[in-house]
This record gives sequence, structure tokens and C-alpha cells, in this order.
Amino acid sequence: MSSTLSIRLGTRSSPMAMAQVERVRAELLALRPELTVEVVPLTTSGDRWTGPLSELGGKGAFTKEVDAALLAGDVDICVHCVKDIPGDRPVPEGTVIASYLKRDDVRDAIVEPQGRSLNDLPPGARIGTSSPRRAAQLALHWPHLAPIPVRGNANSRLAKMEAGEYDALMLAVAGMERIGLTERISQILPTDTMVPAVGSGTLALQCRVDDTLALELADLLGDDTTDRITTAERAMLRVLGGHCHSPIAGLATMDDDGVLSLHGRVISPDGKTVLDASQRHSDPEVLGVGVGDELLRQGAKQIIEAAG
Ligand SMILES: NCc1[nH]cc(CCC(=O)O)c1CC(=O)O
Repeated sequence: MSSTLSIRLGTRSSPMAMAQVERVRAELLALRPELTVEVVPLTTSGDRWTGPLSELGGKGAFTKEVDAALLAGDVDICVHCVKDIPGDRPVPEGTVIASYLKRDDVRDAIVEPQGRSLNDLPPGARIGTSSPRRAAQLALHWPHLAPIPVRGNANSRLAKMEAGEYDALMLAVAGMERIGLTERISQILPTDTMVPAVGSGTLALQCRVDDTLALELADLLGDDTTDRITTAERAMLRVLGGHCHSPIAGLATMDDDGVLSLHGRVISPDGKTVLDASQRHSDPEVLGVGVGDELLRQGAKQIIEAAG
């Protein structure tokens, strides 16, 4: 067999995305030192656009060009944050999410220049976040604070805060770890207060359906537990029919006995209506559908539709 097997990894070009793809490259080379791994940074319309994301079609703006590069054969494996894969729009035909890497920290964090936590901030303090899930849970627990929209990658958000556009920022711990800025975190929010996004802290590998080498390599890197918890969370998201601007949260965990637990939450933007559902099951799909259905029975559809 020829000794030069090569594979091209596609990714967005932000510092966080580049760190993610470096993890994939390192894991691949650790398992298959004979591989030649090339990283191909792709710029998406979402990266170029500085206006509100909703005007670009939401999170799909970040995946469309990446999908096209994969289908065209310009890259062989794409690295995505599961959190950014729309729940209501599967990957395009001809491609597949081949595996999920072992999950990182799922929690959200506060970055505040003086190291203060949310309880110590004065009324009206401006908290930069564009996530309806974060804004709604902020309104629920810290009604004296003012969530305001922020765009751009994590590094540019931090720069805007330093320029005085926000008093604090809410960001994912996993993202801060990836760009090496955990020392900037002033508070980590517990998952029962700030329930994480579906797929938080999880990377997915997407391949062409007929690329046996890429599929084999993606499978080598995949983590079974993460696969099961992600399947449960995304089944719930699918049942709720939410899109990227829906105030939906969900966190699955696996107990020592291998049984999965899933806590789903839907919150109105003002934080005044909170729907919670928690179930346990050993089948991820059954669990996700069960929690999703329970939230629908509680009125989740009205909240999701009213939120826009
Ligand atoms: N929406 C952007 C995004 N997508 C994934 C992460 C962080 C890592 C993750 O949770 O997978 C972030 C940044 C953030 O939310 O602060």
C-alpha cells in the first residue's frame, strides 16, 4: 500500500476554529503517524458579515460554504461546533456527521474586566451575548442586568468589551479554553442555572458519504459517550423544531450505569416563563424525543414561536 495517505481538514478561519482543527490534526497524527494532514481555512459569509446574523439566515451562514467545499472535494473532513449546527436543518445530502469528539466543558462563563461575578454587577450592567438562551436565563436569574447583542468571534468580542461597548461578556468555557484565555474568566455558571446549549463543548466531524478513508479516520476519533449524549440532545432539539434564535437549552449526561439523563429547558425571552423537563432512558433517541414531547405538552411551541 502507498505510504502517503493524505487528508485535508476544512474549518472556519477564526482563532477558535483553528484551535479546534489543530486538536483534530494532533489526534489523527497520534493514531496514524503516517498520515499527511493539511488544514484548509475557509472564510464564510457569516465571518465576513458584521450585521445581525438573522439577516443572513442565522447560523447556516457559517456552514453553507464549508458544506460546498466538502462536496466539491476541496476538503475531506470538516470540523464543526455541534452548537452551531442547526437543529432544523440536517447536513446536506452527500455528507454525513461521521463522529463526535469527546466533549469538553459544557458551561458558560462570565468575563468581566475587574473579575466580578454577575451578583456583584450594578443594575443595568450591559452583558454582551447574542444567544437568546443566555439572554433569557440571564433575565430569569439576574433581572437587574441588561443583555445586549454582540457579534464577532470570541477575540473580537473581548476587544469590544475592552473598548467599553459592554460591561461584561458571556462566553463558553470550552471556547475560552480553545483560544487559551481561561485566565480571563471571572465566573463559571453552574449548568442548572445557565443550562447549556444543545451540543455545547462538542466538535463534530463531517465527511462525504463515500469517502472511506475520511469516514474511517473520523470513526477512530469519535467518542461513544459523546455520541450518545449528543444524539439525545439533538433529538430533543429536532422535536422542538427550534432554530438558531430559539431560547432552548438542553444537557444530557451519562450515569455510571450507562443510563442517560436529559434536562431540557425552554425559556421566554423575558425569563418569566420557564419550562423544564428531565427524564432518564438508556436509548438516546427515545430520551430526546421524550423530553422534547414533554416540553411541547407544557407549551414550548408558543414560547419558541413568540421568540421569533
Ligand atoms: N456560537 C459560537 C460558538 N460556537 C461554539 C462555541 C464555543 C465552544 C462550544 O460550546 O462548542 C462558541 C462561542 C461561545 O458560545 O462562546
